[in-house]
Parts: sequence; C-alpha cells; structure tokens
Amino acid sequence: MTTIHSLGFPRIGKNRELKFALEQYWRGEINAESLEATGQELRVQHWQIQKNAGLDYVSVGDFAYYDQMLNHIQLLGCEPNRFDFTEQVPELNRYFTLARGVANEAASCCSGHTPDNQGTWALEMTKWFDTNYHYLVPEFTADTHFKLNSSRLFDEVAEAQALGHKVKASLIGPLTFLYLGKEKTASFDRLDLMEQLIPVYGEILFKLKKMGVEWVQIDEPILCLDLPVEWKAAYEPVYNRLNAAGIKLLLATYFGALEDNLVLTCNLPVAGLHIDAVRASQQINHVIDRLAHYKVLSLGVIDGRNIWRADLDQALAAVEIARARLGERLWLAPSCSLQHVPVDLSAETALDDELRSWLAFAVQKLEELGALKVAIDQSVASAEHAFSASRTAATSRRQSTRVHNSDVTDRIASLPTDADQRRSHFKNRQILQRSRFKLPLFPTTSIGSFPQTKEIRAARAAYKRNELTADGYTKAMQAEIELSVNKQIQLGLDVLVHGEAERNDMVEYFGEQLDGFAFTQNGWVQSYGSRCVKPPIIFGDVSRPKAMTVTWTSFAQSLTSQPMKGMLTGPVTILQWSFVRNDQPRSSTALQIALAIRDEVVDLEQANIGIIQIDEPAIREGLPLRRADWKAYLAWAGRAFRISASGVSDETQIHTHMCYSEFNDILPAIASLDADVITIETSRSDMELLRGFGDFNYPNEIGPGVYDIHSPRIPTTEEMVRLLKKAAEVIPAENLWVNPDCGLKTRGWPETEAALANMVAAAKALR
Ligand SMILES: Nc1nc2c(c(=O)[nH]1)N[C@@H](CNc1ccc(C(=O)N[C@@H](CCC(=O)N[C@@H](CCC(=O)N[C@@H](CCC(=O)O)C(=O)O)C(=O)O)C(=O)O)cc1)CN2
Ligand code: MET
Ligand SMILES: [Zn+2]
Repeated sequence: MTTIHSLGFPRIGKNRELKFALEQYWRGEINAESLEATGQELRVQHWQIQKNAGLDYVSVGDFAYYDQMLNHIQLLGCEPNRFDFTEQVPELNRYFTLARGVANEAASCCSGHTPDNQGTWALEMTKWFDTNYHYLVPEFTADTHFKLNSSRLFDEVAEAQALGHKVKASLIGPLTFLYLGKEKTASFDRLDLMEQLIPVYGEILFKLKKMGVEWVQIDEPILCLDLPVEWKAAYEPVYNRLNAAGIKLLLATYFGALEDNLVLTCNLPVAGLHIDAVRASQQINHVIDRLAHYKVLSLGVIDGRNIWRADLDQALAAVEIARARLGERLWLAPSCSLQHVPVDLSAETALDDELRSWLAFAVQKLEELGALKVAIDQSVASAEHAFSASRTAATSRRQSTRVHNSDVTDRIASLPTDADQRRSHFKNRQILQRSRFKLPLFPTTSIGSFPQTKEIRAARAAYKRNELTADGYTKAMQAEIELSVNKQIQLGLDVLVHGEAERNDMVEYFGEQLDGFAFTQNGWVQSYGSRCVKPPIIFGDVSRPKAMTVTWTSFAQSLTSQPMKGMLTGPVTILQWSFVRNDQPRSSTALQIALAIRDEVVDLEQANIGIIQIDEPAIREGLPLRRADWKAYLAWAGRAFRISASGVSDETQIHTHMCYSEFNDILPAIASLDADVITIETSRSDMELLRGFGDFNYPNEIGPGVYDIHSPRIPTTEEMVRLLKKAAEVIPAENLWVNPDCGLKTRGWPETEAALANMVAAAKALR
C-alpha cells in the first residue's frame, strides 16, 4: 500500500471563518471560548476533508490562530523577555500581543511593526521563503531560554485522536526555527542556543510518543537554501539526539532542491524524508540512490504552490519509477503545505467550466493524491474518473485558443532590443523634468493608497452584489477620490495621488482587467494573521484590452492643477502575487505583463499625466532561494520593469516603490531599473538602509520613507526632520523626496492626516 498524507492544510476556512472570528475577537465582540470553538470546528472540518480524500494520516500542528512560527515560539517557551508577561496573562492573550503589539495594531500593508513609545511593539514579520505568506520572526538573545510551555499541540492531537483519526503531528524543525529567527544582541550566534533547544524538542517528541503518535513530520525547509557550513554541520548531531526519542521522524524539505545538502540530508538518522518533486523532480533518483533501506521517501508530486490540476498520467509515470525502487516505502504528498493555495474550488461558481476544469485547490489536490494512491495500489481503471478528467483538462489546456494569443507572441518576437531603455540618460531627463514640474527642494508625496474605509469596501461589496449600479459605484469612488485629493491639497503635499479607492487589491485589480487572467470569488490565501489576498490566475498570454486606470487618474487630475501621479503595479509584482502559468517560464509571463503595463503608462502620458509610479514591492521577494539563480532572475525581472517604464518621453517622470527592506545585496539591479525616483521603506531601520544607496552612489532620486505606516502612531515633525537630515548625509539633498514608507490603505483618516501634516512640516523645515 502507498501511504498518502499532506504537509499542512489551509487554516483560514473555506469562507474565511477564522479571519472573521479573529477580527470579531480583537474588536471584543466575541470571547476567547467562541474563537476557540471556531478554531476547533475548522480543524474538525479539515481533518474530515483529509480523511474523505483517503489520506492515511491527518495532519495535526498545522493549525494556528495567527502563524505557525508564533505557535512554536509559545510551544518552545521563548517569548521575548521584552514583553514582560506576568504569570497571570493567559496564553492566547500573550499570543496576540506577540503578533500585534499593544497598540491593537491589526492592519498593516506590508510586513512588520514598529517600536512605539510603550515599548511593546509586535514581533517583526517577514516573508516565508519565496511565498507571499508572512511569519512572525522569533527574537533570540544570549539569554533566551526554552521550555515546553504550551499544551496546544498535544490538545489538538488528542482532539484528532478522539475523532478516531490516525495522526501525524507536525513541527518546525529546530534548525529551521533558529535559522529563521533574528539575533537581537550583538556578538552572539543563535546557533549556540541549540544545546538548550534540543531537550525541549526531545520532551515534545517523547510526549507525542506517549500519546500514541507514530509519525512526526519535522519541517526543515532551510535544507533547500544555501546554508553556512556551521548550520550544515549542526544537522547530524542534532538529529542524532532527536532520534533518541524513539518516535518516527519524517524530515520535510520543500520549495526547492537539496543540491549541496542532498547527501547530508539523506544520511540523517530519521525514519523518512519528504522532498519537493514539483520544483525539483530531478532530485528524486539521486535521493533514492542514497536512501537507507529502512527509510520511507515522501514525494511531493502535487503542486502546493499553484492551482493547476495535476496531470495524473504524468505524475503516475514519475512515481512508478520510484515505486519500483521503493515499494511500500513510497509515500505521496503535495510538494509543500497547502496553506499557499485556496481551500475549495467548489466554492467558485462564476468560473466557466473549461477554466474550472484546469484547476485544483487544496481540497481537490488531496483528491488527486487519493486517485494516485488508487492507481498505484489497484489500477488506473479503478481511478478512471479522476484520470480521465485530468487527461481532458490537460488536453484542453494545451490546445485552448484562450491560452495562446498570436498578437502577443508576434509583438514579443518583434520587440526591439532597446525597448527597455529610456530615450536619454537620467541626467538629461532630470534637467527636463525639473524644468517641467518646478517642484521645491524635498518634494513631498505619498505612496499611492489612502485609507480603504469600511464605506469604500461596503460600496464595492454592494456593487458586486448588484445592489449598487455601475454608475452609483463610480460616483461613490469619485467622491472618495475627490475627498482624498482635497485633503492632500489642504495638507500642502506637492505631488498628489488619487488614493486607489477603486482598487480591491493592487494586483487583483489589474488581474481583473487584463486578458489572460482569471479571478476567483473566494480564492483567498492567508497573507498574515487575519489578512488574506485573492491572487489572480494567469492562464494565458497576457494583453490589455483597454486602458485600466486612465479614467480614474484623469478624473483626479481634473480636480487640481498640481501634478497627479499615475499609479500602477509593476510586472514583477503582478507576476509574483498571482498564480502563474506552469507551461512557460515565469520570465515569459513577466514580459507579457510588462508590455500591458507599458501600454498603460503610454496612455497615461497621453492623458497628460506627467508622473507615473510603477510599484514593485515584490521584486526582492521574487529572488530565487539559491544565490546561483539570482543573476538570471534579476536580468529578466529588471528588463520587464524597464520595458514597462520606457515607452514615454524624457519629460515624463517614472517613479517606483519598494517595501520589505534588505535591498543592499541587490543594489546594482535596483539602480539598473533606472526609475527617475524610487521610494523605499527605511524608517524602521532608522535610515540605515539608505547607507547602502549612498555607498553605492545611487544615481537617481530617492524618497526614503520617513515614517512607518504599519503603526497608528503619529510621527512628530522633529523625528522626521532628524531622519531627513540623516538621509541627506548619504544622499545629495537635491535628490531627496519626502514620503511615508508605503501606502496608507490600512490606516484611518485621522492618523493619516495628522502624520502627513507633520511630514509636510518636516519637509518645509528642511527647505
Ligand atoms: N496581493 C497582495 N499581496 C501583498 C500585499 C498586497 O497589498 N497585495 N501587501 C503585503 C501583504 N499585506 C496585506 C495587507 C492587507 C491585506 C488586506 O487587507 N486584505 C483584505 C482583503 C482585501 C480585499 O481584497 N478587499 C476587498 C473586499 C473583500 C471583502 O472581504 N469584502 C467583504 C465585504 C466588506 C464590506 O462589506 O465592508 C466580503 O466580501 O465579505 C475589496 O476591497 O473589495 C482582508 O484580508 O480583509 C492583505 C495583505 C504583501 N503581499
Ligand atoms: C505594498 S506596496 C503598496 C503600493 C501601493 N501604491 C499603495 O500605496 O498601497
Ligand atoms: Zn509598499
């Protein structure tokens, strides 16, 4: 018999039940028991789905009220001392304080939170590998201690057992846990904490064993990264000691190939290994060559990072070779946790039948595993229904006229090699733009979005439910745009924006308007905490049937004689935050999106919009996990951005915006984007990030964010003056812009107005 299992199931619920319960709980509308009841209902449902699909084990340990790393911070008892929790504070209260700080900070556009005057700022958030999911970063100091400090995991195991399920518990492995954390004191190495951490893991494993758990999945995805030698060397001794607990460990790796860590990983004293066979099918045979005869190998053959229905014939062929070599030691699973895909395709009633037949969400992916198991253990005929549907879908996708568009292919084939170059050098453009816009020194602007109020979202929801006409909706959004423009004029900002009221999300909005994209009604994926995104699905060649933003932007421009900045999302970010085609390289899709955005940029210019921002917040996150692949990525990603930006005259000023820090290792690539102005997130690092730009002699203009938009706290004029002076030490003052860190969509109006008033005052003080 072939064993099938899942590395993790989405926890938000098929109708985002967890999101709504969390937000009600945070608003004080429901109590902890009621929140816990929702959590339990979801676990029960999700285990049942796994059982129905024929999985041999249900996964326990993948549920979290906010984040799986945060669960481990409590499980391992390493809540940072700075939170100063007393014994009396209940675990769940501590949990949300760690996640959200004390300022009741729920909303945040990008990652992270800021220290405020009270000193209990939340843990930092950062991207989980190359996904759009954010985890909470453990903080380590030389004084960090570990102890088994939460019974949640064991309670959930008992809960599943009581329902009669066979349980596989899952844990994040000790090396991955430490590696993904952050050292908060100098001259200390978090790897030194391992000695202390191992006994706690030992205790957890021992307890699970006593509960009758046979298998523990222990996630070590960092084995797919370039690891420092000390970390590689730590693996064997650590796992030797964990092995002593006497419970079967399934070491799970995903998001890439093991490469230089392959031998090391295969030799670890564990009972089984899981590898990602979607991103790295080439490693299957090498791994089997080196696998001891007593170990099981779990092949992640179903794509956990994308929404395409599997080609079951192809998957079966790949698996049969492994089956012949491994026999019953072969396990099958999705490539990684299914938390990165939406829950259930059956909720999508608006997709046409053809497109729907190409897709599989989490529930359907488990059914695909079930079909593979039947085909291997019995016969393909016994799983005929699933196999024939898969075959039909594969053929229809290959042949569909909706996928291939010869206009797009022709345009790309005839694209001049210099299509990614502006007409003249930045220095010339700068002269022309300065005389055109006549902006003061330290010009002020914002990053694009203004508060997405309840009223805005309610109007959009009403429009979607046909309770508001298209005209009514347009009027409502125009009123919001007018409100934001007037506020900006009153505040004295120099370069205005329309405020993005009409956008549900900066990527979904464009996906809804481009050909080659489909969008779902309910395809939510957790981004962090209670916040979700609905990534569009790129299924075909991308093109732009008509202008997407010109009417809104022109309306905004008609309200003022000041420059109105057009606002677009860049090709790399649209690519990164969508589900993408798996039948052509990402680079080809990026190029197609770039051409669509280029057309929009040109149309905005023709509509007399002189300043256009093309946001690329995801350019850093799109970096491949292995350094060896960076160069190729940066080359095509940079070209895609430049193609989108280069259709305009020298007098048109192109801005770009990036958040999520850590640009220093890719500065040459950022400079090569050749945007006239870049606005970046820097305030949380006290402008330290900017030093890299200074050292590198970054040639173009820069707006280092002078305050953090993730916090409702209102920054003072003085602190922004200080930050700007600090910036002026490394960047020539005449190249500096003044702006917040990121968009203001998750903020409320009162704090937004107060903060911007202080920001404008800071710019004036500097002038
Ligand atoms: N795609 C993407 N990825 C990203 C980011 C991003 O902005 N976009 N930023 C970073 C992550 N930050 C994020 C910040 C906020 C939210 C966020 O607020 N998400 C909203 C959903 C946003 C959205 O699409 N809103 C819809 C409304 C969706 C909705 O739930 N409407 C309600 C009704 C609302 C009402 O009646 O008031 C419903 O249908 O039930 C809209 O504006 O139209 C949420 O979870 O609540 C998500 C990610 C990194 N990755
Ligand atoms: C995550 S970057 C956001 C950029 C976008 N223009 C905004 O202001 O919201
Ligand atoms: Zn941003």
